[in-house]
Amino acid sequence: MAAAALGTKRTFAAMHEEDGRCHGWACSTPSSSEREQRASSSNRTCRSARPRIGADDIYASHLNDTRIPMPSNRSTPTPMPTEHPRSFDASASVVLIGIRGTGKSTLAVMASVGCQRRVVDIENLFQEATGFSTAKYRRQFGGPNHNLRQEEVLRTALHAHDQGAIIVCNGSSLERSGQVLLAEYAKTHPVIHVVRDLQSIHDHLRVWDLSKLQDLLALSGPIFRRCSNYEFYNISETRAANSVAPANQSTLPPFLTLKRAERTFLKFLSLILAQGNAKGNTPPLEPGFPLSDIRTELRKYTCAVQTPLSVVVSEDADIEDLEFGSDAFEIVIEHLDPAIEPNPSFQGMTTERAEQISRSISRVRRSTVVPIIYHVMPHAMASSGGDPGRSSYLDHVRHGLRLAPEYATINLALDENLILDIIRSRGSTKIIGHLHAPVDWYDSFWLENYEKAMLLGCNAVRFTRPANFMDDNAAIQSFRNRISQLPKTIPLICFNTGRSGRRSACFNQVLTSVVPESLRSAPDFATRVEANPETSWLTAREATHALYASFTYDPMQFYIMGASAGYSLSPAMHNAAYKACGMPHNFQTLQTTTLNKLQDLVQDPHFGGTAVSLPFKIEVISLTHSISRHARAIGAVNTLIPVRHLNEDGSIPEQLDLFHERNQAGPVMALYGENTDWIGIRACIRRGLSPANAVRPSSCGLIIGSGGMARAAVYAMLQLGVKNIVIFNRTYENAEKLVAHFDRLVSSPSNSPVLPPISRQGSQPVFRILRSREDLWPTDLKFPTIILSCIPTHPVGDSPAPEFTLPTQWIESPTGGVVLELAYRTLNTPLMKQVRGEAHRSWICLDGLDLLPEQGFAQFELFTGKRAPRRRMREEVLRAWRDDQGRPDPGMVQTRLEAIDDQEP
Ligand SMILES: O=C1C[C@@](O)(C(=O)O)C[C@@H](O)[C@@H]1O
Repeated sequence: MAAAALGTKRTFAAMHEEDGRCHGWACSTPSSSEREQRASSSNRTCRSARPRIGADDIYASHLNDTRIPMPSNRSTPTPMPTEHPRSFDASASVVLIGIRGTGKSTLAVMASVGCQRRVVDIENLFQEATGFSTAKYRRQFGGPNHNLRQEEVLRTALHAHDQGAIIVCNGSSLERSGQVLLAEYAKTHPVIHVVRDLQSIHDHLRVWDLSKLQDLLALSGPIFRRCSNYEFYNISETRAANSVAPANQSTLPPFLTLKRAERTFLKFLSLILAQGNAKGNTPPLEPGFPLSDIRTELRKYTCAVQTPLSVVVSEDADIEDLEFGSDAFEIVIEHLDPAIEPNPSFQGMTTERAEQISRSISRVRRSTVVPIIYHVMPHAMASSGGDPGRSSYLDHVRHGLRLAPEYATINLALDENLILDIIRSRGSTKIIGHLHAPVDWYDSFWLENYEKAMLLGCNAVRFTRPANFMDDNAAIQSFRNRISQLPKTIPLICFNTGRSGRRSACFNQVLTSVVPESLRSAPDFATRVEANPETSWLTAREATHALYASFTYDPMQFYIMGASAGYSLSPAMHNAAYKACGMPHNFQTLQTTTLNKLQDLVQDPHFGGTAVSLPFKIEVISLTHSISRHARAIGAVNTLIPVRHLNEDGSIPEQLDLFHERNQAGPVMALYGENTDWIGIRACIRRGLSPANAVRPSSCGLIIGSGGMARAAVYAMLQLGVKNIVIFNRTYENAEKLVAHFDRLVSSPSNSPVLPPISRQGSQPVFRILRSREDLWPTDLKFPTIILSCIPTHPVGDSPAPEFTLPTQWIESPTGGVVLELAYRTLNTPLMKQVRGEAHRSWICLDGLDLLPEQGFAQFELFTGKRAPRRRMREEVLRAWRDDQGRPDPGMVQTRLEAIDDQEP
């Protein structure tokens, strides 16, 4: 289904104007009576697409009437979980509600493109149905009539657009009857309350002063929360991700500013729409593939960095730095933390606290690819009946579930019914039953609680106890053994806390709690531990290091093999990553003209794997025992990993088992091949593609070249749903071979599982070949918006550098597009210069220095089974780059290093 927009108020082109602009009608701060006058005047002097007055003003007038002071620690009601089971049909329509200026319409357009859904704007439907804006209608016909009409429009729209839509509902649609309608709708549909920081809303609306707007938010927030089941904090993006912006270009394409917001929102949607195995029209996001394919709690020796809310909430918190080396990011809501609790005697869930939590989760989601664990510290009295601490605890947990974290903890000491209520309303969040108690590991208490957690439906348990002596570490092992002998188990996180508990924490296999390095070395660490004895003493790097120091893991040897591997930046990139993570591995270059050397490499028990470079990517397949479905579909391999344990029937184990045997030396029994080039290419295309060029059935892609990289490029396009792919190659016959390969792939039903639903729906992808640069662009195809140059940029053997540029008649796309030059040896190529010259027509260029880390992240994950330290790898690639004469380019490095902070994770 093509994405269509019903009553959308802005176009893509206007999306960027959301922020920071005076919209013309109310640039000053009028008094309430001035506002009324202005609204009732039929001759408004300032123009706007729609009047910016509505029920936000209804709330505001309420504020004016009653002058209710809105203290920021006012308790905010959280809906009872039984009202919101958060279980929906995969194509159930999604409603966005919130006051004006929170960015709902922009998010709706992003979601409509990402999920192939239509946008329905209630305000516009009202206008279509009545001929009046809501505000005008209210003035003309009075409040009661307006409310009746409003309810009617909302009711009809919710019913008519029950499936496949993104419904935008402004504050003005939310009179009491509208609230009831939405609360009812939320039982079967995601209803998302969109929130945003005060200043940005103020900048957008340009009405009232800040304190009045704050009061409005405090008043309207609880109302929106009551009739919604999810909440999305829309972080205002102020800077464009200029890493993909053409260098030396002063005006950046505005869409780049919204790239991160887009990714964060689509990730949020994919979480709330991912119910069971349903994969309806949810956004296709696979952050950090291939590891993201495997549930974190099933992987071995993973760690979760515990970061207090007070740290995450701080504006200058560097989330990527805090996350470093971890497999999950845990946000810890500490009770009565003076740094974030303005009134320590107040224990309820305040509006301010709710906002801090929502914003923190959005910030972490925006800057990392790892899952989020939401942990509310059980209050000392939280488990005892009737205690205000308990209701505050539950309010905090319920609020967390509204934000769709991947995991949330629940205090197993609570009453079973309360735990069950939380589990029933968890949506796609996995619940970790949590207990911290000073009870001996031999005590039946732990086993009983483990069984209780399992019976109640927890997805994992986390047991910790304060360790006083090293001996406690032996006791914990005996407990783990008892659990592993149970007929049915769920993942167990189990370790001793405190300084003496560190050893047991190192050998806990699932999501060991670690502390960010910056917190461990901070002067207040001791105070932190005193306030919260569950605070980990271990950093991710120490936990990793301990695994090698104890011979649980071994140092491994990695390579890059290729005819020109000598210039490769992969060794620098991977070695920097190992070092940063505390891994004793080594990555070295093997420049060779034959693949024979591979036989020697695999004799080494410490052989960890090899990157495969040109010209071996196709030939190497014959030396593998098994290759992934992606590598098979592409017909090329760029990553080999050793297999040390075969299944009983001699076959290669599943991916989870392959990951389990990483970092362990021993005889190599087989070789497994994967292709990570397509993952990197896909990531780069996504990064540079504007919403206006979002892939549609008519979108067209152009590929220059027909070697191994071109194959990966075609596959990346197919994965993104591109249905028209044109090849241009100097040697026509090679282009024909490439097309024959992919024609076979897309027409064979047995191959369909490798293609995503988006590629399988509708017509089959078609391939064309252009014979020469003089060829006109085929008239029945749109101009290409994705162009991938897969040819070398430097001289090869006797052939000079191709110095390729695009014929101007091929780059006529009215919305521009993205050009990716895959090679990185020569950077300022004629093609890159040409694309930069077209920047004013919205063309964006990326090069091999953008691509190398993207494919390298996946390679690092395959080699080590751990998440790649993305920023570190990106930085190292830039630092290590040299031109053909061995000269660095400090200017280029500096510009691009600065841009890394803005880059999507
Ligand atoms: O093509 C490339 C580039 C590369 O060969 C390099 O380091 O240059 C590394 C390979 O993994 C990748 O497939």
